[in-house]
Amino acid sequence: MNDIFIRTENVGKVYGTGEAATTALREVSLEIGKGVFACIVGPSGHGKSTLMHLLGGLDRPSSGSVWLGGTELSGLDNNRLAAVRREKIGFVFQFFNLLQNLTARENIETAMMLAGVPERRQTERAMELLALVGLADKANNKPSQLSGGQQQRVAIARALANDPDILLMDEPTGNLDSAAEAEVLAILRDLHRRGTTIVIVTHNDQIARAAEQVIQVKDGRLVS
Ligand SMILES: Nc1ncnc2c1ncn2[C@@H]1O[C@H](COP(=O)(O)OP(=O)(O)OP(=O)(O)O)[C@@H](O)[C@H]1O
Repeated sequence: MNDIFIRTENVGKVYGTGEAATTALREVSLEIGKGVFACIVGPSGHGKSTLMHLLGGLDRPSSGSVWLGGTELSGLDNNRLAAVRREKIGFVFQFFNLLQNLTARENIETAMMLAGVPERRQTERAMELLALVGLADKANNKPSQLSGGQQQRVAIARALANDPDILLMDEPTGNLDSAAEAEVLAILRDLHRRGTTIVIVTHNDQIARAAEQVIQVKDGRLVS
């Protein structure tokens, strides 16, 4: 058994109050080991993204606790929570969210600047990350000069800019065709081999089959 890296205990999330309240998660307790490739699956609207947001400290639970590498996130104020996100977590979303006026390399360097990577290291490290996702030759292309799959690979390289302990992804192939999906899956397998902890929300069967741990969410609860 791997060391536990992520742990939730009886996590619940309610959005809104009174008649408008929506319960998105109920009593979710789970553990994800260090270096594990895990995926979160389940029907649309049943709480997958909510769970990912709580694991990554993008939002706070209404009840229960989330631990990341021994730190209980709910015990942190907003500044410290932001520091955990900046230093320990890489995020990838469905719609890439690259800065359109910057090149692939500059997008990654910008993330490094925010993460406090020394300026003299940024370009070299950005090029290493672009090489890791197979795009060293596209470093000077802007997002509009890249395919969807290539843009998502840049987004993955950017998510690695802070050398994160964990990579959290929400439907990273949701906007890609099957060839681009395969490119992204190949990179995930490679990152997993290198020991990165990966948690990915996906509707994609191929990715779910590649994962070691499948977390199934239905009606806001874990299905065992
Ligand atoms: N910010 C919010 N405010 C109010 N309700 C929300 C908010 N975010 C999510 N919800 C509700 O919480 C429930 C779970 O949503 P969530 O996005 O976690 O589902 P999901 O399983 O990721 O869905 P999908 O597969 O469609 O992305 C849904 O009923 C949704 O409408």
